Amino acid sequence: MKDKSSNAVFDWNVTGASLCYLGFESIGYFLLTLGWELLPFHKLTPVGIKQYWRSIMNPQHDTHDLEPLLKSPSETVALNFDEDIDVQTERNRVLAGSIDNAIIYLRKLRKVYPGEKHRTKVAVCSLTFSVQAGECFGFLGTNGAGKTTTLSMLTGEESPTDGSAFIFGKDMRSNPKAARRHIGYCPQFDALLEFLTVQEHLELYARIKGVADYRIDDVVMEKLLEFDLLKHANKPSFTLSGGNKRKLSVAIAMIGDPPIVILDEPSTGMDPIAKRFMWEVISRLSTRQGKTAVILTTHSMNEAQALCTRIGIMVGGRLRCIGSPQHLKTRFGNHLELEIKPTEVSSVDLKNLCQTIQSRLFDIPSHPRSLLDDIEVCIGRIDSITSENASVMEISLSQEMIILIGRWLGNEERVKRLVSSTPISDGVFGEQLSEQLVRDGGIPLPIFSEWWLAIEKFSAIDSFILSSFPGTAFQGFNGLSVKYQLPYSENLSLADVFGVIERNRKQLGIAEYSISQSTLETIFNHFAASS
Ligand SMILES: Nc1ncnc2c1ncn2[C@@H]1O[C@H](COP(=O)(O)OP(=O)(O)OP(=O)(O)O)[C@@H](O)[C@H]1O
Repeated sequence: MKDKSSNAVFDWNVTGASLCYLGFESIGYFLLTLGWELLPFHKLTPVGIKQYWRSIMNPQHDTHDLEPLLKSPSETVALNFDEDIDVQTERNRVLAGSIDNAIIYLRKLRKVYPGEKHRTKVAVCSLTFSVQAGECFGFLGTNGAGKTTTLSMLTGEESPTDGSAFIFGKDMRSNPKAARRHIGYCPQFDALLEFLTVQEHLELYARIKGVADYRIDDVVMEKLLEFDLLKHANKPSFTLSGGNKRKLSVAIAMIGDPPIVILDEPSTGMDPIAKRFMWEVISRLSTRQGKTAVILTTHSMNEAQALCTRIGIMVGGRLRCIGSPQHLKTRFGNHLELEIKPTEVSSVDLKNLCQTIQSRLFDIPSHPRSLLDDIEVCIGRIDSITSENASVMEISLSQEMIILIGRWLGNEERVKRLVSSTPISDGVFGEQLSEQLVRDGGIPLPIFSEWWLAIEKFSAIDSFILSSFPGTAFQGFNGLSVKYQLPYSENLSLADVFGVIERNRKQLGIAEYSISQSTLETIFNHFAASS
């Protein structure tokens, strides 16, 4: 007979209660996840709540449908006060609706983040511009200028506090999904699934973007080849190097040939060859095919110069200038950049200087012992040392000898910097010599002589340039050449500079030189410094 006290498996007090609990819990968590995904929790910020409250109190003024207005009077004043004329023209053009070919346009786009201690952070301030088909728009700016925030609003990742972005005439705020369909986005940080291989990533995104089944293999292969990823096709993404992860992210953004490609610092971590590859792909997309609008943020001025047909520079959330690279250089470049590479130190000069120093070293009546002791230490086991048996290559100069030589050669100050405890950076190789002096206790005579002659050449060029072109600013050495900024004015044309340098080229020992307009980098630095 069955024992009445024994319970069946699904009885309430056996597993029934737990199963019911699990069932309710799974429904609860499912609804919570759904709510988290779909409800605008991101608007639960002080700014968002304030806006919502304002829209309830003043229903006529719904910022979603109406043209957003700047709320802060000080901001309006600031905008009108010093907004660049090109930025103003672009703003007026977009606001007036003269945006015939524009695929993307931003109208008074603004983003305010809640900051610490109830203060807010205006990340993007009333941004207005348009980007056309076939254009590669370079979005440059200092760190924290608001570039990524703007791109996030363009892709619908962030919602604007005010204003709106329009993609093919569709408002990102009211119809983000429809607008997003046209966009390929490569975010600043690779959003990859670590255990999917490169090929699987491309297949996954090809499916997500609606590439027809029969075309997926071709599209994946095309991207693998285009970005030189074929040899990594079967590697999981977490094993890829930073540069290859970046290539994959850019490849994903370009799958399905979207008419808008947004690339946030795409070349970060890529080697120069990979960069060239990617530049080729981007320029093919925008300028050559002429159908795609590319928005690109980068900190590389070379990249901006190579790819962008138009550039906007952002500082502190505001657009400070806009125009083609050439236009920006012409408008804001008030300098000429001069780069000079001196000829190498000649072997005859080197030999002569070594011999002069050597013969003087062995002809010092006042300090004979200590200096010769130094030479003995440096060249090893030679019983007695004379000027005949010490070869130039073997002589190593101690600190004391270097100071003495500097005095003989008429510039003690120069060598004092070499022997000082803080290594000098003189653009030649003084820093390495200082280190060698500390490490080995001496510097070989020929190396010292070469340094001396190289510095002599740089100094002669330096004093000539500074005296010939008043107002010139020294920009720095890069080891082989020296750079200057010459003031560009009506009194000093390119022809004048060429004339002066050509006439003195031989005498100064100039191997090569170049004179150019201000680079994008100088213009960028100018805006960055004024922030
Ligand atoms: N979620 C956030 N909450 C609060 N402040 C933020 C948030 N995201 C960005 N910011 C702030 O907004 C400003 C703009 O940031 P953004 O990331 O857009 O700059 P960026 O121009 O892309 O900089 P970078 O060149 O360094 O990538 C910064 O001051 C940043 O601190």
